[in-house]
Amino acid sequence: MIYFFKGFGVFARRFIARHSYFGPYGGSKHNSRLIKETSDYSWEVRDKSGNIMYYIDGSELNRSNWLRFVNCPNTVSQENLISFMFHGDIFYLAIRNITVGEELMVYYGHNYAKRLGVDTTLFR
Ligand SMILES: C[S@@+](CC[C@H](N)C(=O)[O-])C[C@H]1O[C@@H](n2cnc3c(N)ncnc32)[C@H](O)[C@@H]1O
Repeated sequence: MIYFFKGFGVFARRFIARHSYFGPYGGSKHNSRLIKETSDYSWEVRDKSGNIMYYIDGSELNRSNWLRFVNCPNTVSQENLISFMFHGDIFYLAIRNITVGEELMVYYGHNYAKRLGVDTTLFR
């Protein structure tokens, strides 16, 4: 099933210590650039040279998990997670302590963030 409502977000119900990590990001692995471009829930997985190996698409609720609901920060101070690849999967790492009630936010990368209207010059 595909959900079209995009207003969800993820909020900490308990304290999350810096360097805690979550994952892997649930989704279908595929090689279609077209599917990737029409999905709002896709990560690119790259090899050591930076070439795209495949995509992980969390569009389908029953093939994904809660990480698909993490939004992209608009400011650097909102950013509290970073994504990283490990053994071909995507994980999110807390880059600082996260307090109860705070929204979890991971930067999506310049291309996607730009489409959302985020000022990407604020992010490295
Ligand atoms: C991976 S989903 C995040 C969860 C989504 N909010 C939901 O309810 O399913 C990405 C989508 O969330 C929304 N979103 C996330 N971060 C945003 C931001 N900084 N500004 C505007 N929309 C954002 C956009 O609709 C985007 O396509």
